[in-house]
Amino acid sequence: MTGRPFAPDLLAGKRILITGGGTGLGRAVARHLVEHGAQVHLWGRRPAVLDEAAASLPGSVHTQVVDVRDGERVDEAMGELWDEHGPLTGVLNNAAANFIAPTESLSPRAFDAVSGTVMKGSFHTTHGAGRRWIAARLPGSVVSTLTTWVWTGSAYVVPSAMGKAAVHAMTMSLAVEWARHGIRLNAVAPGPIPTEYAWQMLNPTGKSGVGATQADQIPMGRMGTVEELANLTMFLLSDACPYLTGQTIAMDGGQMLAGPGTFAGLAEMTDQDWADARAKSEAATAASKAQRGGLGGPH
Ligand SMILES: CCCCCCC/C=C/C(=O)SCCNC(=O)CCNC(=O)[C@H](O)C(C)(C)COP(=O)(O)OP(=O)(O)OC[C@H]1O[C@@H](n2cnc3c(N)ncnc32)[C@H](O)[C@@H]1OP(=O)(O)O
Ligand SMILES: NC(=O)C1=CN([C@@H]2O[C@H](COP(=O)(O)OP(=O)(O)OC[C@H]3O[C@@H](n4cnc5c(N)ncnc54)[C@H](OP(=O)(O)O)[C@@H]3O)[C@@H](O)[C@H]2O)C=CC1
Repeated sequence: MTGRPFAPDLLAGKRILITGGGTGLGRAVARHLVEHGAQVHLWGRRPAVLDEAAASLPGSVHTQVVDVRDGERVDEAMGELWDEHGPLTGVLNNAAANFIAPTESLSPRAFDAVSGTVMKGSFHTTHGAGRRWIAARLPGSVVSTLTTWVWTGSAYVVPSAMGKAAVHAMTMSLAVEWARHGIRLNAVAPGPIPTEYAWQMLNPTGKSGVGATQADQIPMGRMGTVEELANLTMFLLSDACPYLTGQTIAMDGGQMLAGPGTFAGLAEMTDQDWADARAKSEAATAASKAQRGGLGGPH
């Protein structure tokens, strides 16, 4: 359905780091980057998962075991990558942790595990690449994978929503601060795209399947696809639009805008339902007009 809108050499000459690239969306996007000519580096905490992902990808893929919450390890790994392979051209802040839970039940460690992975991890990685780009007078592109909760918040995933909102703030702030160095920062905010680990965390039981992970209330009537996310991410990491910076782009089939406080649910109305509704409201208008004594109506 989505097709392949970009030339196969769109990312030739690019060297791109994907945090959390061993599974799910990161791994799937890595495949598209490689297939468009990029050299790709994957970070994560599980060596076997990273090795398996790298072996499954068709091109040049390197891995490093890195916990992105550990700022010193991030800087060390960034230095190794730079020394052994050369400068990055782009970073995809994709690593995340999350689970649904009543907020009052969270321990301090639970809050840190989720918010720290998202907020500190994205900062350490962006900082490690950014300070090297500035020192070497090289341009760079940072893309962070966020969620629409940066605008709406979300009940029951508060540490994730807080962490993602912080990275949204980082994106806007550093887009300004580092523009003069040729460094761009943008973000994507996908709607639901089912992946194995995320669905274990966000929809683990029969009773946890509500709006966020369901397709039925999305105006387009379906979940997003990896191909759609990959195409948007590749566009942002490419040289297609160097003037674009500081933006978080929602890609959710209209989900966020169709909240329960809107009339989005009227999409279920039939022609007869609409005729009935019109007849009712026109009757109310006629009753109102009868009481106006000739006043009102268009002039
Ligand atoms: C509108 C759009 C719809 C979809 C939007 C989706 C947006 C975002 C989605 C995602 O980000 S999904 C990503 C899912 N992937 C992951 O979470 C991968 C990484 N996850 C993990 O490593 C673990 O699952 C972890 C639990 C999150 C963290 O593991 P870690 O080893 O770092 O910590 P632990 O020591 O195991 O736990 C720390 C702390 O947290 C408590 N805890 C763990 N699970 C729960 C839970 N389900 N509920 C409450 N608390 C939990 C655990 O007990 C520890 O606390 P203490 O007991 O030590 O105080
Ligand atoms: N799936 C969806 O519907 C949506 C997902 N997103 C976002 O997309 C991204 C990918 O999610 P998805 O692929 O679904 O989920 P996954 O759980 O498959 O991916 C998360 C990745 O992050 C890695 N990771 C977690 N903690 C750390 C850490 N401390 N250091 C390094 N790596 C870490 C994990 O590997 P390991 O555990 O081995 O370290 C894993 O590979 C996330 O940012 C998520 O918030 C946004 C909107 C919707």
